[in-house]
Amino acid sequence: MTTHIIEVARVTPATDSDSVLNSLKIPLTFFDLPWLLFSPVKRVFFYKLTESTREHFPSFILPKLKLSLSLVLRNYLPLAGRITWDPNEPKPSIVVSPNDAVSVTIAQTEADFSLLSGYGQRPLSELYNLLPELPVCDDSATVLSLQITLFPNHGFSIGVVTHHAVLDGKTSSTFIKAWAHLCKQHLENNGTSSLPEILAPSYDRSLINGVTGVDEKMIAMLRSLKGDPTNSSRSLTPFPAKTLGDDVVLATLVLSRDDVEKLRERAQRESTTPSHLHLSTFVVSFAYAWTCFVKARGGSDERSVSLLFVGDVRHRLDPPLPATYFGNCVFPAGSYDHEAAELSRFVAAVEILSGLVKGLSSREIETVAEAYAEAFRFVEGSTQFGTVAGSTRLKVYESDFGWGRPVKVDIVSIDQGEAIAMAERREQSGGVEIGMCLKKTEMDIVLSIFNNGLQN
Ligand SMILES: CC(C)(COP(=O)(O)OP(=O)(O)OC[C@H]1O[C@@H](n2cnc3c(N)ncnc32)[C@H](O)[C@@H]1OP(=O)(O)O)[C@@H](O)C(=O)NCCC(=O)NCCSC(=O)CC(=O)O
Repeated sequence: MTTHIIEVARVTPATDSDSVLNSLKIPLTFFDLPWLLFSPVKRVFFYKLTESTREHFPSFILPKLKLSLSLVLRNYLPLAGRITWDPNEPKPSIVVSPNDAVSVTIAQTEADFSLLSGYGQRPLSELYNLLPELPVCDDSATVLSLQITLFPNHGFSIGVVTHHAVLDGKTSSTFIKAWAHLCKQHLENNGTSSLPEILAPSYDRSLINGVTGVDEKMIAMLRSLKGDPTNSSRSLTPFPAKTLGDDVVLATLVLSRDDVEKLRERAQRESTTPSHLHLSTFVVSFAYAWTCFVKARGGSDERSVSLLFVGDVRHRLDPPLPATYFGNCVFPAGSYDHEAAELSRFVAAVEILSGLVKGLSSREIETVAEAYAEAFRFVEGSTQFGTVAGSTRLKVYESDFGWGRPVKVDIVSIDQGEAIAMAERREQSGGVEIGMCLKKTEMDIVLSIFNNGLQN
């Protein structure tokens, strides 16, 4: 279905009358660096709003969205900038110069709003029409691009594309909620442009900057992944993106609170060490979804399968970082090279994930480079390497710009790996939404195994 681009706007951060300069330079930390060459995170937020007509949208909705974006960028200034790597600096930085702006593509589409914002199988290519490019070249990488797309008389979507070396899931979701908060305030004529503490980012990097020697290891690891024998490249061009066929679909699978409870009971019944298990919603849901996926792929029982997730370690560090710390603060936790036969067993996956979550709090911050290096070592040899994008903690459905909560939020960039997207369930606390992106034939098999398995 055709999507027309109407305008590509540049939204600059609002300036206070007493500060004219909007410039900034923030070096990336060793938590940011592992993501430097990875393809961006792409999310689409869908808002249902029958008043979003061809007239009302440009005259009322869009100006409110742009104004509040400009206001929120004052607090989230790095998002208006780009990553660069000065030849005289040991590592890249986020640089913001006066007049830098966030690019906002405004588009209109006749695509089917209910289909695209639903839970069923949706063509990946149609979701891509709702997402802008994130320009990147050897010496400069844009941090954030947005696209606001009108579905006349149905609603609109906001496509958010972020550079993962600047924002992790917590920072990205807090930014959207902060933008939404200011937009809602303006709609309600509360004209305020100040953010509540939980939505205002903290840029204090003193704790992280005090750890030495890890940056160099991260940079060497990235260069070796890029096959740079001289260990000297400063290129910011990402690893090549996977090209996918027209037969790839994205679907959202749902576990209700009852389903999660049943999975918890099943894990307790089947485990020989039930009292040691960390049976959170995250653990049982990821274990269940991943084992369905491994079963659906079939093949040899001995083929190598791995899984990996990242934990937000803001509150796990000693001393902890503020929950609003801006940047990446995630630590990888993975278990690699298992036989497919083992990782098709729900209880085995639960036991592995449970151990990984429990171990996160005792991981030493200085070992983060080795943890990433170990994960990357197993990517090649694994026939399936399961990762998680998003989280059951980000509360993405709270992003209300004043016209109600989103009817749906999808992470589209899971198409680039065998990632599973996770979010809290929109309709009910305690459940979970799981996004998967696969060829239609394989998706049909996964859905059948997933749904049948819940009947037992
Ligand atoms: C490591 C984890 C995945 C493990 O999750 P778990 O749920 O198993 O473990 P946990 O210790 O956090 O929580 C266990 C139980 O404590 C309670 N609990 C703990 N923290 C809570 C919180 N903040 N809000 C509500 N409940 C909470 C819950 O009852 C939960 O069980 P119950 O859940 O059953 O009620 C998580 O702690 C975590 O760090 N999540 C964030 C990961 C993240 O940021 N990912 C984004 C990656 S970046 C990315 O992907 C890009 C992007 O998103 O843009």
